[in-house]
Amino acid sequence: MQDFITIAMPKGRIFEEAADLLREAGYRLPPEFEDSRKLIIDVEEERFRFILAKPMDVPTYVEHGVADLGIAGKDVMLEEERDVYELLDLKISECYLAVAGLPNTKMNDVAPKVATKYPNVAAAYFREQGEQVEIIKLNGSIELAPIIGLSDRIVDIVSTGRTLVENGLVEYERIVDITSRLIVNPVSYRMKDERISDLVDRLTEVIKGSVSR
Ligand SMILES: Nc1ncnc2c1ncn2[C@@H]1O[C@H](COP(=O)(O)OP(=O)(O)OP(=O)(O)O)[C@@H](O)[C@H]1O
Ligand SMILES: O=P(O)(O)OC[C@H]1O[C@H](OP(=O)(O)OP(=O)(O)O)[C@H](O)[C@@H]1O
Repeated sequence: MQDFITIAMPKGRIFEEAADLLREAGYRLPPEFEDSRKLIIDVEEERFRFILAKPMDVPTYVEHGVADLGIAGKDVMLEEERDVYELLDLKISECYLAVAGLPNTKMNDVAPKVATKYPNVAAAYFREQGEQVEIIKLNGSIELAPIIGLSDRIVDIVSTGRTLVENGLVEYERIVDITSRLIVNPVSYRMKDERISDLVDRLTEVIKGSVSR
């Protein structure tokens, strides 16, 4: 396994787009790659080991060096603040983080509540705005919170905007644009420099091509 590169891949919606990108960059991944339930997939031919992780955990595997590389949303990078380098904006899984809530409502004057899966990002954002809020951490279905009176606002991902619309919510502020990033463990970056540079060069070409198309 010595000369293998270990890549932490996020299970879920980024996975397929990331696999497509790697294939377009010329890497041969087996056809069953996307269908497997395995959490570790070795691709001998490319000397890659893939580990399939929860999206929010990808930077943790990379920081600890059990994965050399990883693919993570910028949202996850901002929330987790791990000690890893960001090598490349892969320009996939585009979305943004926004503040949303019920229409025509003000935040409660006393201890306004904000529900989110991103407590650190949300706290930093409201601190910068000079607003004191109570953060309520949820793990999904964030849009429920203002509807059932758990919070005044939410901080969550918006992509098409469909989830907000279908739940009668409106966007109040856009916080930051999000795409997925290629990240690397600092030690791996030094030790496996040549293979990582090659991967970055190949992906850069594909991304350039798809942006100009
Ligand atoms: N609706 C969306 N459209 C596009 N990209 C999104 C959307 N929601 C999330 N993303 C991006 O995809 C990443 C992974 O999202 P995904 O929904 O697969 O995982 P998750 O919700 O964090 O995981 P899980 O639901 O398994 O806890 C996010 O970190 C973000 O960068
Ligand atoms: O703007 P849209 O295109 O509607 O996408 C936004 C929705 O997608 C994500 O949810 P996800 O599907 O990951 O579900 P969960 O976080 O509630 O589990 C996000 O948390 C929003 O709810």
